[in-house]
Amino acid sequence: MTRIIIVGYMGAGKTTVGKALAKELGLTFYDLDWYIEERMRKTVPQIFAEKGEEGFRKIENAMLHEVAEFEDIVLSCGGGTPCFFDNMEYLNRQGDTVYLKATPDVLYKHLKMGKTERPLLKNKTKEEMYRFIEEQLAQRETHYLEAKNVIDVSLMDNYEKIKTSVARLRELLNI
Ligand SMILES: Nc1ncnc2c1ncn2[C@@H]1O[C@H](COP(=O)(O)OP(=O)(O)O)[C@@H](O)[C@H]1O
Ligand SMILES: O=C(O)C1=C[C@@H](OP(=O)(O)O)[C@@H](O)[C@H](O)C1
Ligand SMILES: [Mg+2]
Repeated sequence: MTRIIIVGYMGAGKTTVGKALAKELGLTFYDLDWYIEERMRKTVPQIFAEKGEEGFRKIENAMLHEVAEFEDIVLSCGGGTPCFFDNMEYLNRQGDTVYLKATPDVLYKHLKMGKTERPLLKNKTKEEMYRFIEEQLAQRETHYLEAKNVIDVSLMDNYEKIKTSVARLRELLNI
């Protein structure tokens, strides 16, 4: 039974790389945010707006316990998932956890070009966004570093970075 679980900060590429990895390995892909949206019939920004971050984290925790029981999957978490309740400890019990690590510069670059709306970054100027990423990453990283494996995607060449990330993941997990 294979269960690969990807964690890391917003913009690290968890959704993008997780999906590509699942495809290559013939595993079912789950993105926790997408799963939440499907189950709740609401978008993540809608849940934040209606229930606040605290409400979102409770829902996220409950949905995580559903999805992380499925077998032969790649699961990409949300950036905050490992930082609330005992989620990271639970994920380490459930499968092969990988921290997709990236520098604030790379995260900022990815987040700037991405189309997904992220409630935590809403209404921020470029400077405020960069500073927020730097500060929150520093606070959150202790949780991410509890993952069993770490891949630094910042060190990779720009050329076909997603493919390279998938190849490195396979090498690391020996799969
Ligand atoms: N390894 C990568 N190389 C190039 N672009 C990437 C890479 N990973 C992510 N991106 C881009 O960065 C943005 C955010 O990626 P996403 O997978 O949504 O991150 P996360 O799920 O970690 O928040 C997307 O536009 C994606 O295309
Ligand atoms: O870092 C966070 O707290 C969040 C990250 C998002 O997922 P991504 O990391 O996939 O953007 C999503 O779960 C929500 O907007 C909150
Ligand atoms: Mg994502």
